[in-house]
Amino acid sequence: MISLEGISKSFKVAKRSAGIKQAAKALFIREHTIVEALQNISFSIDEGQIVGYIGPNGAGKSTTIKVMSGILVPDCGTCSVMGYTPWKDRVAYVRNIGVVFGQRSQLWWDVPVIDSYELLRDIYKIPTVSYKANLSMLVETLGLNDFLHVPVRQLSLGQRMRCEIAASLLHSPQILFLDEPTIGLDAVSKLAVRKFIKTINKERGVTVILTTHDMSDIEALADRILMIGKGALLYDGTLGKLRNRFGTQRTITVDYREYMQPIDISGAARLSWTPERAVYSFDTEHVAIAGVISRLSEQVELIDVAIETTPVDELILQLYKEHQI
Ligand SMILES: Nc1ncnc2c1ncn2[C@@H]1O[C@H](COP(=O)(O)OP(=O)(O)OP(=O)(O)O)[C@@H](O)[C@H]1O
Repeated sequence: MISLEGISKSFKVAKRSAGIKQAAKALFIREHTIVEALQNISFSIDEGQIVGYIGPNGAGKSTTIKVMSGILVPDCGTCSVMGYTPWKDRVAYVRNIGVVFGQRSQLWWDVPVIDSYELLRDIYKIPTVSYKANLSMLVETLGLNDFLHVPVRQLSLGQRMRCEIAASLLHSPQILFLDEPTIGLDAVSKLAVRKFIKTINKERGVTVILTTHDMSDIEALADRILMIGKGALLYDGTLGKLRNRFGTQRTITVDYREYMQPIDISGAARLSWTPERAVYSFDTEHVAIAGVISRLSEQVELIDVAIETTPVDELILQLYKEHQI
């Protein structure tokens, strides 16, 4: 359904030096640097998948979404989405996709939400029957009833985000690109948005590509993870595969009677420390759990011990470290 082959995209950025003298010089001589936002990115995505597209800040996630949604033209490579080249057949193409940029609004700021929806209905030429059916489903499942008649600028972030997601789906797209859809949302709104994404994927077969820094989004939603770093694709697989790869990793949290010195345990990394609690991570292939506990109990009076498999955030961090990004 989606296929990218050798996509690269660079940006020419004007160099700006500090100081008035340098600013004056820059009026006459422009110096530039080239930012390689994407380098030779290739992947394909099947219909009906939910793919988590992750990577640290500046990795190239939004740039990829912009290429796939036809907003940006890459320097080289091919991209085919449902048989379209996104930046070439834009008008026909956008009828098939929905896009939400968490940091930017696609709704008209000063008018009530419902007026924006009516405008989108005209822009996409959505037939009345399907517009009405979609609107009532979206209002119901995203709980929009109370703010349909409120201007967008008066909505909270969570309310606006739900309205944005509804706006992106009014024309029944088969693919949904979500760029940080849960950014800044409280726990309740996050859960509502996640549940909704899952529902439209299961019930309508919508293919979802989701960028996020929230690993619990990934854990809750993604069938597959694509990880990008410094513009290059570094990991493609399931969360399960990632867990297996770091399957022998454990995190141990210990509570003890006040002890003023951090304790070092050979082979274990201390993740945090206070006089009453410390957290370590270690690999059971190299350090036995019993050894860690006995080393700690030699030094402190233990009150509680919790051992967990490594959380997703930590797994992802390990991948980032492995690739030095
Ligand atoms: N319009 C632009 N002009 C110049 N540089 C850009 C532009 N858009 C993106 N970049 C650069 O390209 C790189 C990738 O940016 P991109 O926004 O794709 O990253 P990202 O992975 O989405 O990051 P984040 O998680 O911070 O949103 C960055 O170095 C960024 O500064």
